[in-house]
Amino acid sequence: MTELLTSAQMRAIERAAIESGEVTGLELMERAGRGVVEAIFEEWPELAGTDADSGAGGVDRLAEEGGVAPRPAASPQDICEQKKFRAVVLCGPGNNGGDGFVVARLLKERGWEVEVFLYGDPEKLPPDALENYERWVGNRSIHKWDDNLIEDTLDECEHDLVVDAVFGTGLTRLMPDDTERTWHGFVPRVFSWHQKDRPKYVAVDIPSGICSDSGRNLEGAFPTDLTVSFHRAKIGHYLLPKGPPQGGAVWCGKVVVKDIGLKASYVAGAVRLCDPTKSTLTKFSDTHKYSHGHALILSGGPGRTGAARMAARGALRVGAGLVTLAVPPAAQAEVAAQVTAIMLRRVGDATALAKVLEDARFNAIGLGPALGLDEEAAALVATALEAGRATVLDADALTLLTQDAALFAKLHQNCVLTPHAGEFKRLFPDIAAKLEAAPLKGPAYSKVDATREAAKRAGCVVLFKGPDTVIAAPDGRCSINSAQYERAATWLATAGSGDVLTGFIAGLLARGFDPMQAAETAAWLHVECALEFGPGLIAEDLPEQLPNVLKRLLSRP
Ligand SMILES: NC(=O)C1=CN([C@@H]2O[C@H](COP(=O)(O)OP(=O)(O)OC[C@H]3O[C@@H](n4cnc5c(N)ncnc54)[C@H](OP(=O)(O)O)[C@@H]3O)[C@@H](O)[C@H]2O)[C@@H](O)CC1
Ligand SMILES: [K+]
Repeated sequence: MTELLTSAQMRAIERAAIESGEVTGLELMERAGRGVVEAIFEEWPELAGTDADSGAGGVDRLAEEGGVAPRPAASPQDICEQKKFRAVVLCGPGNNGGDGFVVARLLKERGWEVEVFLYGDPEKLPPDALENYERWVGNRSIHKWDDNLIEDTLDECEHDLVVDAVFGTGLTRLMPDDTERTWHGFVPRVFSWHQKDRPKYVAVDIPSGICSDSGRNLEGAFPTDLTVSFHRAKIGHYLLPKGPPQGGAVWCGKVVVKDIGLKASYVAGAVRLCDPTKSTLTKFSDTHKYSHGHALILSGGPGRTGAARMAARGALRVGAGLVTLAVPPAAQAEVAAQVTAIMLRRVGDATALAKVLEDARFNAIGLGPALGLDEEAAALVATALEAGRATVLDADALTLLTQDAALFAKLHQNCVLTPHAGEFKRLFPDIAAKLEAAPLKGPAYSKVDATREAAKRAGCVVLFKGPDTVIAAPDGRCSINSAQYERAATWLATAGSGDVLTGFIAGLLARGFDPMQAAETAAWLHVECALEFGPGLIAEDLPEQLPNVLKRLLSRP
């Protein structure tokens, strides 16, 4: 799994590398700037135009054709008259701004016309940023931050690129008012996604205004087309701030991580991006080492059995050896008519469930989908928890936990809770309130913080759903299963999709996966199945994608 870092972890890695003497801060900054330029040309090869390679941009060609003769830029208006690649680079008061000066210089060296705006005092720039500022101003102009001039420049010229190097991992407070006004001025332009010839927006490290630890918007961020980060992606690239930008876009557009030569060393306590490891996947093909187990899925009463049937199908497809549906007697005929490979047991009440669970071969339980919210359902949840088996609780089971503190207290370390945002809020109202409060400073309280806190309180794994699903264990292990960027699968938000996820987790628990690993692997496979099917997906389709998904994964080198 890929590590996602916080700003403090990234700073520590950078500091260690510099202190060991293997690299200087200035070298890292140069590599960062170079990485941004590389990523821009990889993303939009048309911007790397061959004319620009000569260092002359498109201007010499135009001069030959009787066009405008090349001349040094004096003002935005002058620049507008020349036909060549144009960029505006917005630099901030820290090292993110330093990266911006490097980008500006490298583009200029390729023949681009580049206008640089600096937010802050040059004298207060940190040393490496100051060095790059001086290299830039040596023979080129720089503008002091001025909202009106920036807006005029963008309005009057046809720019190819806007580089946002104002704030990176060092954003510690809300965006200042004087940058915010300009930012908000950009937003309507950025939202015109289909506007012809709109400049490309590129964020250095992270869009300014987004907190790199939480993904939360410290006011004023605008969505970019491409975000270029360094060494490792940051948590903030993968957590969705409240109120995503218009059109379902994500703030970072696309995230590219450039290697800047820092050693890849394990960071204790780092959040990871879900992607099953080879050893996890081996468990799917190893038929000897791991028992395939027997999952018990509890069904609701007549007319409410579909959710459990889908969960059971998911458990079976993900590889539980056996799956049994525990069905209230009144729903038995309904269920029997619709399942084949799945077995049935009549379970009329909690006493009957306790009796079934005397059989130790039932090693995993899934319950909650359409279970009901009455006393009988609560008694079933209590009995299931008292059995101490690996248990996944979803939907109605989560609501029942919110209504009864004694029931909540029965949760144990082999449980997995799978709340969506509404259920999370009911289960952990105080934690949800912290997450919903408008952030006033960075690093802001994040969905990662909230899920870790919830897991600690519940004493079990919590999987907090969303396109940025966060999974945490009470010991602090934490991962994000992203359904964004190249894994965006908006069609996964379909009725019954959560029931299938419950089944996947129950099936993996039956196979002997530990609760954290079961939750991570199931969430990841769930998105893979949605991607495999594509738009038009209904929940029943999800388990049927698993054979193809697993075949593809197991043949991965
Ligand atoms: N780590 C690495 O390995 C590498 C890091 N690199 C680059 O460095 C970046 C991190 O640089 P950074 O630490 O200097 O922070 P950055 O984001 O530039 O901002 C700090 C400045 O902003 C100020 N400030 C903050 N909030 C503010 C607000 N709301 N309103 C106004 N001001 C505010 C803050 O002021 P202060 O809080 O100190 O008063 C300080 O002056 C990182 O994102 C990456 O691009 C690469 O070069 C290569 C290797
Ligand atoms: K930035």
